[in-house]
Amino acid sequence: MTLLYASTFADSLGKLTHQEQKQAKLTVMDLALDPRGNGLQMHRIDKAEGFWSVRVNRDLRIILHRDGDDDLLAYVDHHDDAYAWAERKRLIPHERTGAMQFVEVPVVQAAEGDDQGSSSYHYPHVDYTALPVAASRPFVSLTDDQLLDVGVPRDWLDIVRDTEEAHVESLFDRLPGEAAEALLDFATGGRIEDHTAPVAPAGSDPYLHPDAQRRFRKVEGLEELKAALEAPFEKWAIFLHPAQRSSVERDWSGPARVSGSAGTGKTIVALHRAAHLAKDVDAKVLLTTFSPALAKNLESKMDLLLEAQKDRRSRVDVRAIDDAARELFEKWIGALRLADLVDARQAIEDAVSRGLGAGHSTDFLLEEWEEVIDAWCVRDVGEYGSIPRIGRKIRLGQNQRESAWEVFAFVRERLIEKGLITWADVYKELGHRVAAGEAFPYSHIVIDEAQDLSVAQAKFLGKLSAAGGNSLFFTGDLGQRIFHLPFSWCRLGIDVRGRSQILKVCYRTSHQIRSAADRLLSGEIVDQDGIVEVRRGTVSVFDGPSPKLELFDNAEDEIAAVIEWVRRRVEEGIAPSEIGILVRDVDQLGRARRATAGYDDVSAIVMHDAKGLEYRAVAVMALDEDVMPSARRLSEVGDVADLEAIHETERHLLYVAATRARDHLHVSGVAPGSEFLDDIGVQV
Ligand SMILES: Nc1ncnc2c1ncn2[C@@H]1O[C@H](COP(=O)(O)OP(=O)(O)OP(=O)(O)O)[C@@H](O)[C@H]1O
Repeated sequence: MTLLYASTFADSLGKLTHQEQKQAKLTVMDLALDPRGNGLQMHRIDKAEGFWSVRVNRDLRIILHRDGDDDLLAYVDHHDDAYAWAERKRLIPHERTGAMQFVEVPVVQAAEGDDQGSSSYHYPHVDYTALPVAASRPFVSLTDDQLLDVGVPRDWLDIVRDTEEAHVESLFDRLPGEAAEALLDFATGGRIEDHTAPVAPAGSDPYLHPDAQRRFRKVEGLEELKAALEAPFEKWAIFLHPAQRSSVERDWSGPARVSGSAGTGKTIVALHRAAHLAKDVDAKVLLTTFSPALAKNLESKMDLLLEAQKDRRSRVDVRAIDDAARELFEKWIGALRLADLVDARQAIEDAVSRGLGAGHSTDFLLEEWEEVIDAWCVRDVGEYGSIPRIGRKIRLGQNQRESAWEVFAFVRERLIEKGLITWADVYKELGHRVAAGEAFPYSHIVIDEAQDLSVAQAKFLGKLSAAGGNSLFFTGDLGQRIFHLPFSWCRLGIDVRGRSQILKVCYRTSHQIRSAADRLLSGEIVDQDGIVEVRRGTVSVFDGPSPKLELFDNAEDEIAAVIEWVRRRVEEGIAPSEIGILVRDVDQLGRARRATAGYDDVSAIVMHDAKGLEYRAVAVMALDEDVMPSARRLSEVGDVADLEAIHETERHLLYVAATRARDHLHVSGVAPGSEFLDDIGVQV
């Protein structure tokens, strides 16, 4: 007997009260222990082939689909709703792709007086012959073959073609995910051919088709079943999109990178990849990212994902990359005394006061130190001339370089005198140790938010990439790079060319918010190694209200409006903890805090701290003219630095902020507002 678990079961379980969930889970466990259900009350449902109802209590029923040795947990609900759900479904492999699907029996609105309409919804009935132009039916031109290729069930071919633009959303809810995503992309300008589903070989198990695996999962053992039942809201832990699964399970021939717009599940892929690698009992996996806060987030998700597999969990360490480096340094080399930017600034100011570095401002020298000299561990002026100054495009002449170098040489000596070492030096030392054959504790490293790796971190990882195979796996989005200037990974030994994949289904953010935010970035971003990340063709799996932009005469009026917006969201039933107010800088935090409408649980945070977070409703406020791009950042750049790079990272930052929102996005500032407001696709 094989027990299978459907995403529809997870969804319906998540909608029950806590008490009802407890009862339903007990019944599921009874069923798993007694698959024939001898001790349970089970009935075949007459009007639904293959479906059975299993009694949980007087009112609740689990819907099970039984086919030979396969028992599928399909749905759970109150008696009548559970039966109605089953009566509208058929479970069959798709005739072309071979993927197992729940096919909803289409219901056309009954004529008046006709008594067929027992279901709780009606597919809108439209007299299509009366419609003036084909354009009002976005799919009218698609052939049977085109629709079947993307997984549309045969029963739905005509309905899809006949659907009017105004009704496409209700259509998507009723089709299998792969078909809905293909049609949504097509309706918004994409190509249907890009979504052709793989065809399963004849005779193969329809549950093992990649598209079936996003909705059905064979449960291997009671522990796994318990874990799935414990987290019905965490569907990501069980059901992966085929594109996610293929990058997770693939045997890569070298460093690989998965990218995709915000909310496409890159972090979920990183988690599953680490868990996948840890299946090998000899593996030791480091799952890492650039900040401790993000690492904490990864750690709690990893605990949840491998809750039922303690052994596997013990083979995954989750740490911020600097914390992992510190551990290694202390183990291999000794106590770590770090220099920070304040030490560097003091040394630079000291050097300048001694007359070194003529012709350069302190701000320029500090940035040059941080982004070029220290980042690349430049040791002499000759090497300085050979370092790519991407993002700092103005060329320095030989004399300028030599005069700047006087300062950097001074800084290095000063740090050595004080017994301090920079992070870049830490990674360099670790790299030397690895090259010299020191036993590295990890067989695999999985890096999330890889777009924000520093040069030194990437260089160190480059040394590890010599191990080849599956040793390095990256997830990230170039459009969200907010901390560092761009650089070539290849040059540092990380060559992901030919091993990069792009995720195109956004799970976090509504279609309306994602498409508005996407307008901040270009449709294609090319990295320094020529790898193109295409954002076009990304689809969100749900719709929501359009985001709103408001500009005010003064900050007080804006605060009042955001307070009102927060109140309305709470009235609509959104918990205050699911609302975030995001601002560019600490300088605007006071405005954000006042706008929380007195709810302690509404988060008021700066955009940089929002990375990795998500809320149902987000207000991005205080987007005044001099706030974004940050006037302070612009004024601090040295006179020869390139402003373009700053504009780019500021744009990325606004993109990160806007894409933390799931359902509601409100964007505001004091008029005339940030120049980026012209680009974000939000209606005033
Ligand atoms: N296969 C899936 N099924 C259900 N939900 C998913 C799936 N994959 C991701 N999600 C959900 O989508 C949301 C975004 O996922 P995740 O944080 O991994 O995206 P991301 O691409 O890393 O985003 P960002 O670039 O903004 O960091 C999360 O709520 C996650 O649980």
